[in-house]
Amino acid sequence: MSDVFLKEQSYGKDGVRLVKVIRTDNWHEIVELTVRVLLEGNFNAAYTKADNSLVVATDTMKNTIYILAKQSSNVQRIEAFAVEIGQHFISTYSHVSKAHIWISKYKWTRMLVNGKLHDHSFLRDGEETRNTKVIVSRKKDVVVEIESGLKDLLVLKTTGSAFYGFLRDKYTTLPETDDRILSTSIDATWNYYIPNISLISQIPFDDIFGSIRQIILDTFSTDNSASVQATLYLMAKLALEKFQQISSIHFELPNKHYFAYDLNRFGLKNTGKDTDIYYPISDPSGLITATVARTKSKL
Ligand SMILES: O=c1[nH]c(=O)c2[nH]c(=O)[nH]c2[nH]1
Repeated sequence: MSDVFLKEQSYGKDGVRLVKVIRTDNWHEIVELTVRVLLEGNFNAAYTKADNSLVVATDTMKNTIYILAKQSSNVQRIEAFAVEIGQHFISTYSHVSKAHIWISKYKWTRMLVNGKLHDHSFLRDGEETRNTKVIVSRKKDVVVEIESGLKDLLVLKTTGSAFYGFLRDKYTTLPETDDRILSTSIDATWNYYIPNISLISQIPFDDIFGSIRQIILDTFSTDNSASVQATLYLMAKLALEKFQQISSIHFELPNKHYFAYDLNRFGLKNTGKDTDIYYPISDPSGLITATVARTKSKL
């Protein structure tokens, strides 16, 4: 008797790239997304008995995403669009118990031409993406979990960052500094508190995204940073205090090092207040992470 069993499974389509152009006369909007869908449910037989009879082809899932994009007025609000996709799979196939939907949205910023916003031309100003991960589950009722965030928001400031007072031992060589370049590529995700699925249409996902992004930028630039850790916590605290709709926020912040180049060897001063020539180090970087939540979490 074999003691091997299928512990868990999910499958779906990854990397579904989709563009929607929304036209109001000559004024066009563009939305570019990448979507991933994974389904969980009664698919065990496909793995253990080579029985495909309940398998929804991943090609069908891909077609479904394009069809829903055509019909939906929510493609720009990626959280709402992901919920629509998840609900479709749950309601169409009774053997699907859970749909996981990830959506990334790319930056297409409207061009400014002759001082005016152009009606149909856009530019990619940065690799930052806006992302969501939605899980729609069939329980007693349908339950929706939503996590949203941003990724690869690259920022740098040339002062207003220190790092001193850290533990020193025989392995420590890093000098203390009261003024350094601080740079990081911001990766933030937050969880929405959704007591009832009917409330989803009332959550202002776009405004919350925009405001949290602005809190992150404001805090990064204005905080007199004692460390990446302290600045991270401040960003998270301000976001949670402003939006009761979110129950926790997670950050991953690489500390992208910029070291003063040693020009003393050439008789040039490049230390302390005279530092102006740096060399950026691509690897290794520090990596500072944290999840900040409420003590009275409703989740
Ligand atoms: O903000 C920082 N946090 C650290 O934990 C750390 N460690 C280090 O070498 N430099 C820094 N900077």
